[in-house]
Amino acid sequence: MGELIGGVWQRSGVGAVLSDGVLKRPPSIFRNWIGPDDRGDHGARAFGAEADRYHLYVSLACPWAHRTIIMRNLKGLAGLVGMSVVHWHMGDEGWTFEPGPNVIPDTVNGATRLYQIYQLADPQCTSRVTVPVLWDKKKRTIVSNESADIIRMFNSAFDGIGAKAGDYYPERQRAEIDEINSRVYADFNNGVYAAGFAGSQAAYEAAVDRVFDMLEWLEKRLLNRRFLLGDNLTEADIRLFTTLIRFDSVYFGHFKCNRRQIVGYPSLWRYTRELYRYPDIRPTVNFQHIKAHYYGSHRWINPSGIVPVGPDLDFGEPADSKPSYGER
Ligand SMILES: N[C@@H](CCC(=O)N[C@@H](CS)C(=O)NCC(=O)O)C(=O)O
Repeated sequence: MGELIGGVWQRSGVGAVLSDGVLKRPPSIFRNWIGPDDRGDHGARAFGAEADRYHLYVSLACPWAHRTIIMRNLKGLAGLVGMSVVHWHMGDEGWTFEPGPNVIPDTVNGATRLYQIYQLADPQCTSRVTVPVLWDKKKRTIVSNESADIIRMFNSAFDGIGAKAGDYYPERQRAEIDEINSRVYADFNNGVYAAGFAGSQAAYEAAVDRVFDMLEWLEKRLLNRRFLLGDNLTEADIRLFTTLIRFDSVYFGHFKCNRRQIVGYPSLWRYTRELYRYPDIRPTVNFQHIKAHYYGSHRWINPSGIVPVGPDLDFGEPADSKPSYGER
């Protein structure tokens, strides 16, 4: 791991994101917004929606970046917004473009390390170097390194220039989506990291309690709803899915969230498989990058770097069938 301090890359350990043993995520520092044009109401944050102007840097391992890849597919933006994929291993140099299966090199800026993109945007940058990053080829800067914002932009900013129809943040459901997002973020998306990165037994146990309370709540909610908000897929589902799909393979073992597996919750398991089977979602899930990243990069948690073989899960089976194992 490492970070940029005053534009210079420095190696740092997990202690850099812990305070009294509790995970503290620094806020994302690039928070601009893409609107219909470079002028108008958008003021200083003005970035116009144009084909082939923006480029997305992602990791296939990362649940936050995964949201943006899914939204890019759902909105049919592959022809409008380019994409590079980092190597799964995040070591002393942070994310890199070392060659490997399903790595897509940076043909826009020719970077070999992701921190170089942050340096291009701000030579004095002080920040963690995280994925996803949305880059503007015209202004040669970072529009945003916050996945929650990037999926909102993808949802509507390109609608006038050829994006696929579909609104995953409908006006009438915004308050409910926002409320679910903030609960799911605190106790689940970030909750599994709070458990896995915890620097004390107490911080770990508190995080695990919250994770499983949240899973109980979600299980009940999905008992009589197809999606979190009812019949329509929204960004709340996409944000939940990217943590659910990693849970049994990584968070259960590596992050020690091991009370139960998702496969043991009938509604959550049905729901996870239903989302997985979307033609726009399934190709975005890469278990090789996911497992190799977590087990290989977090050596303070898994010193040998050995990547477990299992679990054998079949996400492709029809969503209405019974769990294949582990039902309690
Ligand atoms: N708030 C950010 C968080 C992104 C994030 O933490 N990404 C992780 C990968 S899963 C990362 O790149 N971490 C590198 C680091 O912290 O050094 C977002 O949602 O976009």
